[in-house]
Amino acid sequence: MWFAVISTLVLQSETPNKHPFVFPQKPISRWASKHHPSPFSAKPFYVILSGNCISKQKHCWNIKSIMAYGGTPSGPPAAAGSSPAMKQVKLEKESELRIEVNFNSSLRLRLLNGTAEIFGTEMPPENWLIFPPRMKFAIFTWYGATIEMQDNTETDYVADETPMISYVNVHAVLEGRRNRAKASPSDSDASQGPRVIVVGPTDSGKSTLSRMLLSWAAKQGWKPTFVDLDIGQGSITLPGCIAASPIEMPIDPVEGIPLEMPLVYFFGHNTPTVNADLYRVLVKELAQILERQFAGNPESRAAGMVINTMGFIDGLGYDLLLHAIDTFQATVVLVLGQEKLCSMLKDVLKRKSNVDVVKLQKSGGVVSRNSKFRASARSQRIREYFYGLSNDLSPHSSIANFNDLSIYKVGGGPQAPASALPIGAQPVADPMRLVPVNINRDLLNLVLAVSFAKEQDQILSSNIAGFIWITDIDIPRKKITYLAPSGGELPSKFLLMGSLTWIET
Ligand SMILES: Nc1ncnc2c1ncn2[C@@H]1O[C@H](COP(=O)(O)OP(=O)(O)OP(=O)(O)O)[C@@H](O)[C@H]1O
Repeated sequence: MWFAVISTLVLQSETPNKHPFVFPQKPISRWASKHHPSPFSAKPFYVILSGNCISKQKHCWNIKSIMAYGGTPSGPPAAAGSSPAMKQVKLEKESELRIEVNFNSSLRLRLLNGTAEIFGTEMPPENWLIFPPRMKFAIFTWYGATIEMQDNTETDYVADETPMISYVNVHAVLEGRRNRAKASPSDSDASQGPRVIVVGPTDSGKSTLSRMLLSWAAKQGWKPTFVDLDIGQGSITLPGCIAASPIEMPIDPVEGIPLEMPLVYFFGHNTPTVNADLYRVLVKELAQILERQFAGNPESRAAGMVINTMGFIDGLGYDLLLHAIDTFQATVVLVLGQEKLCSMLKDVLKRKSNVDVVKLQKSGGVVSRNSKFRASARSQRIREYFYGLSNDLSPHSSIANFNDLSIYKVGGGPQAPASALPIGAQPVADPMRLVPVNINRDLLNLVLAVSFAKEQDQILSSNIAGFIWITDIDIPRKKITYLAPSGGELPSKFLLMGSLTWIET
């Protein structure tokens, strides 16, 4: 079903994915093979999952992902060298254990007794879970639990004041709306489930709340669509992109959003200020494709969507928020931890009777991440794309002639020569102009998006198939060397360039 849903998404976009260029290759390879297979050999996610699940319950984790960092389902992972001491932490009901994993080593823990969840996804009982270095998360329990864990975290503490009850109440309201939508005639407006947009400043817990709402909905059998408009970090794929993906299973806290073929548009920068017009155009394009997808799929229409946004909320950031609310026709705006933003949105949206603006408390557990941390998280995300979360993928290095590739960037250059403009008018850069890029050494280390476009005039409105990373430019021989997730010909010769770079460390 996953496969079917995602295929519909892709097929309804302008340029369908028919080429064996795996995007993103990560989940397919991790679960199916150590190498990058063609999409035709990829199994639908749920088939693989049910084969490895500890039970067939919707909420359980994929055992392979549990073992991604070397754990075993039945006992503590074998220690390499000296192993840190273990400790047990007892959690009272409605409390949470907040953890920041050590910067240099992973953390192993398990649920010894009781029940607990990580950002909306239930923990499997007794299985050892392995969390990568630097991960920040919380284990919350509604009824009480005991956690056994290594005593080597950067920080861990128990908090009994959390906003989880208000969050789960929001989920209950959304659940009611989904049920009403499902019961309504499929050609009526009432058949559209909630369209939730989560807004707030940086580090207010937007991504985390989005995950919880999605995981709780998936646990109850819905397949909501996750839309990520945050180009800063990239929850679905690389930073610099906006993307959407249906969510059928509660989200694995370590592996992240389960993906086969998300719908992804490349903006190319981690801040919208570089080209706000392009950002708006891509948001609109994504919304239109989803609209078509909902029209043909009553199930995902009733489940609705959860939209995560950027933490940029002033000036241009605020305009872009309003644009996203409008473009996706959001019906619920959840404002995290900002009184001012909430009252501004309430004021401006009061004329729309079908939009609820709800202020929610920011969790005290949300960790602030400075720009250095964010930059290194972006870099880590790119590494994961090519090599996998635990180095389990095998990207391919390929060489192409300069002539085989057409690289473009969007924006820049004069719109028209001054002589063609009215007297006194200044030539301005056209933000939507497609500019061919000359291949030279400046392209070294850039991450380029591979467009699905077949013709040049489709590039601006096309979603992307994946990414390549430029590792060498040989000017005398006119050859370009790049790393791609899979071997073979690229799905299109049209490549998009932004300011996304990566240096392998
Ligand atoms: N209750 C919690 N306990 C521990 N860590 C948490 C908790 N809630 C969120 N975090 C962590 O805090 C960090 C910031 O949270 P999150 O990414 O949800 O914020 P955001 O508002 O989406 O950030 P951005 O500024 O990127 O938009 C993340 O690493 C997340 O895992």
